Amino acid sequence: MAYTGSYQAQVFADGGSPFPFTPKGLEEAARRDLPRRYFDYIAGGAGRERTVAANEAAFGRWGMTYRVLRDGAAADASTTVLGTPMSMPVMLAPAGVAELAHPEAEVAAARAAERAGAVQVLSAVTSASLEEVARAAPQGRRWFQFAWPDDEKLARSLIERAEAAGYGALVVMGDCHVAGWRTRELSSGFFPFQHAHGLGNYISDRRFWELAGFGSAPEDRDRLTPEMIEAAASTWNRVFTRPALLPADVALLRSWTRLPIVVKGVCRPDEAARLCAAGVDALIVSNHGGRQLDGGVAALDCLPPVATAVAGRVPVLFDSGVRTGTDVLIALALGADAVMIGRPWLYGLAVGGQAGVEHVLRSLREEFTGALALTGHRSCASLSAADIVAVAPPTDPGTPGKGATS
Ligand SMILES: Cc1cc2nc3c(=O)[nH]c(=O)nc-3n(C[C@H](O)[C@H](O)[C@H](O)COP(=O)(O)O)c2cc1C
Ligand SMILES: O=C(O)C(=O)c1ccccc1
Repeated sequence: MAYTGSYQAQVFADGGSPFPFTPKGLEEAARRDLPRRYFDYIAGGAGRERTVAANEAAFGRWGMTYRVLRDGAAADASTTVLGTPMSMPVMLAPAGVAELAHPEAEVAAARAAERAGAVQVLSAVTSASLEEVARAAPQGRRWFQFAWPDDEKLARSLIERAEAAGYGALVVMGDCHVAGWRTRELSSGFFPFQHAHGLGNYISDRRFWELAGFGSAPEDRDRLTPEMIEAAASTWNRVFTRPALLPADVALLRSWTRLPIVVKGVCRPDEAARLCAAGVDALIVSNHGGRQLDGGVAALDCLPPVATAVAGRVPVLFDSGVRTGTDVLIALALGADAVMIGRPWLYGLAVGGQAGVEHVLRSLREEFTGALALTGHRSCASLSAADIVAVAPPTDPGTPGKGATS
């Protein structure tokens, strides 16, 4: 058994860890450490949060069998997606306003990801600008979330900045054409953007300041007056996203950038096929962690039909409900090339800043690598549906009928 150099070995040598090892323990520690309204913003979902619960429960309907008499030292979790190498098929999902979890927010997450060899997908709505994040972890690999602004010059400015700062792909936010019905936010009355949280990429943008009526972007963010902050928040509210984003826009985006285009939020096989035909470079099966549509099908149950429709034409990524290394293995066996985690890294950030996110990533890598070895694999590539067994029937996401496709 290979303990040397492992995270387990380090924890035992240290006589324990300040951070919890179970998903529930991590969530509870974050709940304890954060102001209630901040925790609720992060943990919450839409409506009665049935989809949030379904996302996690769906993994429990799959089991693995292990293979015996194998070389445990041979398992290697590393992989490459869209030309981006990663130490494991687990990425940090874009999550806005991480500053609610910890003041170092996405900068701490960038450093943790850099050290763990994981890819960070940076949200559009961060406290640090995309350039500051890139400078903070220069060896790290990251993609940029593209929340398509309702202003073409701002859209192109954000893309040019992401390209210049070395981001490796654009992840189009495809599932936020309306705000979700977030019951916890409504109950607490706390909406972070009203308090100018998460505007780092905007207040550093020349075009954004033109739109806000202030000429050019300020050199020094600390010198923003309260009036400027108010103007920024209301301008952001107006231009953050285009209400309509259509499949035909993929071609327009393609004409603006050389970066791979990834669409996040795909749940239906018919849409996946259409997006492949429209020329996207990868898809992310996701229901936004249950934050948008309550009662939506568990994201994991959408994965096999989407993977079948894509038929290997482009990589398929997955998020919503991934909590453990064995969850990662199940998602890969069901057709994902890699997964992303949302709340787990925010909880890690809440309880320990950079060290907390590192703990989450190292734990996932080690548990996943172990699961890879125990199921008899040396690498992610050989995982398939043959590695898992349905121990209860998945809910059926349905086969889309004629006329139900747009
Ligand atoms: C606090 C929070 C903020 C988020 N912000 C964004 C965002 O800015 N853009 C986006 O595409 N998804 C956002 N998401 C969704 C995540 O990218 C991801 O789809 C989701 O968290 C995955 O589910 P999980 O939390 O169960 O891992 C956010 C999620 C959370 C919890
Ligand atoms: O909180 C979210 O899930 C999210 O994606 C978001 C992003 C920007 C504005 C509002 C919500």
